[in-house]
Amino acid sequence: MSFLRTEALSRSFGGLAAVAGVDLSVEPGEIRAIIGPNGAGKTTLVSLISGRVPPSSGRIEFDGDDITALKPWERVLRGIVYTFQITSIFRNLTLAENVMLAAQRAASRDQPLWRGLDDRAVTQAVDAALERVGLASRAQELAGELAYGHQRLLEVAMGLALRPKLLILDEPTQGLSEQEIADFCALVRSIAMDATILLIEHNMDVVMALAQRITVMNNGALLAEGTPDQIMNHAEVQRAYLGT
Ligand SMILES: Nc1ncnc2c1ncn2[C@@H]1O[C@H](COP(=O)(O)OP(=O)(O)OP(=O)(O)O)[C@@H](O)[C@H]1O
Repeated sequence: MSFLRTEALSRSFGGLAAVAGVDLSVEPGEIRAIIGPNGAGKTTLVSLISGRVPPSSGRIEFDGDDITALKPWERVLRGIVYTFQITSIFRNLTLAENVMLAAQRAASRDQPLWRGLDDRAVTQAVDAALERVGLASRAQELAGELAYGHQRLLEVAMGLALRPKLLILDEPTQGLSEQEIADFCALVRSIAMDATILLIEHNMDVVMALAQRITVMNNGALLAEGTPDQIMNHAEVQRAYLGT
């Protein structure tokens, strides 16, 4: 049984089928990349999985349960964390305060993630999350002062504070330098030691370096799926996506 499974998952906006009949299966611990041209439906698909967008039809199973009807925050408590869910970075708060708030907002729903932790332990958990994304030394700076790419890393730290089982990263390397991208790849590998990762990414070097399997979307549907090698050599993918 798969860790995450969608069955005939669909979402239309008006007459447009943004996601159409998607059957996706992801195994625990996998790093799965989702690629495809602009408008292919990638963000809509992960928004359906996180609960941010309700489906028009279809079903989602996570960790053995049908979660199709669950609210986004109920999915967070089950361990599904989409970094865009917490995009609301507060620019006038410090990095540390942002991470703490992300955890508190999820926790305030009746099942505190950090119940039983004293202030010192919470501070340590916040520091650890910032440390993992390389922002620990800037914990006391205001989030608004970060460059765009670093704000994306702060979002990842906020996601890590929620203790994800499935972490959904939507174009996380946008705005990062080459060195920062290399560090980010190392971070994703370390996160994958105890979580499953869905990665929407346009940077093919990052996709090829990280993904064990790649799912290719086009026009709301799955066009292909396979290992990086299989996808690179897939004729239809080359036509639709790589433009060759
Ligand atoms: N809330 C919405 N209302 C109307 N149309 C939408 C909405 N969200 C997405 N769409 C449309 O659905 C289609 C798929 O969009 P989506 O953002 O999922 O694609 P994507 O593969 O993530 O694209 P990109 O790589 O550009 O982010 C697009 O045609 C988009 O315009």
